[in-house]
Amino acid sequence: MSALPLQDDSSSSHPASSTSTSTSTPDPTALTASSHAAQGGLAPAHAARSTELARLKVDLKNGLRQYPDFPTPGILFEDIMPLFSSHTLFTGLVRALELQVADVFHTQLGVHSDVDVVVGLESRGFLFGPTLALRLGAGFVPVRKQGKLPGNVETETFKKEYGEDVFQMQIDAIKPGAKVVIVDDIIATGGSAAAAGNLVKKLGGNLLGYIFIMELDFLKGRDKLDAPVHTLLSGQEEGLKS
Ligand SMILES: O=P(O)(O)OC[C@H]1O[C@H](OP(=O)(O)OP(=O)(O)O)[C@H](O)[C@@H]1O
Ligand SMILES: Nc1ncnc2[nH]cnc12
Repeated sequence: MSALPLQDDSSSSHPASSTSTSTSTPDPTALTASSHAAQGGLAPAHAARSTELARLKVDLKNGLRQYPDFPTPGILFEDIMPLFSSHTLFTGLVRALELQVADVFHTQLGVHSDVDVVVGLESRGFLFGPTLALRLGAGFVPVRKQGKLPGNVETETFKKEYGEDVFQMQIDAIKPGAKVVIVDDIIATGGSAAAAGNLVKKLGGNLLGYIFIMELDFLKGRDKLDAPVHTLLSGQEEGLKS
């Protein structure tokens, strides 16, 4: 990412020019739209949803803030908290995720989605995972950091963009064969997400795929994951330059 105009508080917003992109791979919404168009036009409901999702993505991207050298030097930190402090943005985020899930997993929109469980990663996956689960008619199951969950647990140790960590899930949290979507705010190195995916599989879940708000493209975290990966917003194409 090119040098960012920094504000006094050392945070900055994403440049407006980068608000309309979504993933490092082609936007599945756009692909679906163009293939329908090739067949003579979009179904009206589908076209309306594509337009709604595209508008929401712009608003959400504009709502993010960036902090250089946080939490350690060399990291450009993507702050998602403004998406929650604004009722409009929070509503838009949940709607965008709901639209994205229906589009990429070819499920019905809303509570008839057929998704059984949304798995959210501690901590930031807890901010929107339960709300999304309610919208999808699914349950919510947390992946927690070590030592927080009682009873029998499965454990995975992993490396992430700034350090090492340990995740756990309760072994009876997911019924074998349950359709699972893993959600988190950001995929950076992919270490956290890969560990969560391994836990879901150890529990016998049917992992449909991952949904992230943002991807730090340059870290190629999605290469570590062996289930479909979808992100609402594109993120950093390169790391912070000193
Ligand atoms: O792709 P990775 O390199 O694994 O990094 C991504 C993870 O890092 C952040 O969580 P963090 O562990 O900082 O904890 P938090 O959610 O509690 O702030 C973020 O919320 C992701 O879970
Ligand atoms: N650059 C980053 N910004 C915000 N959260 C992160 N988690 C891992 N890397 C991150």
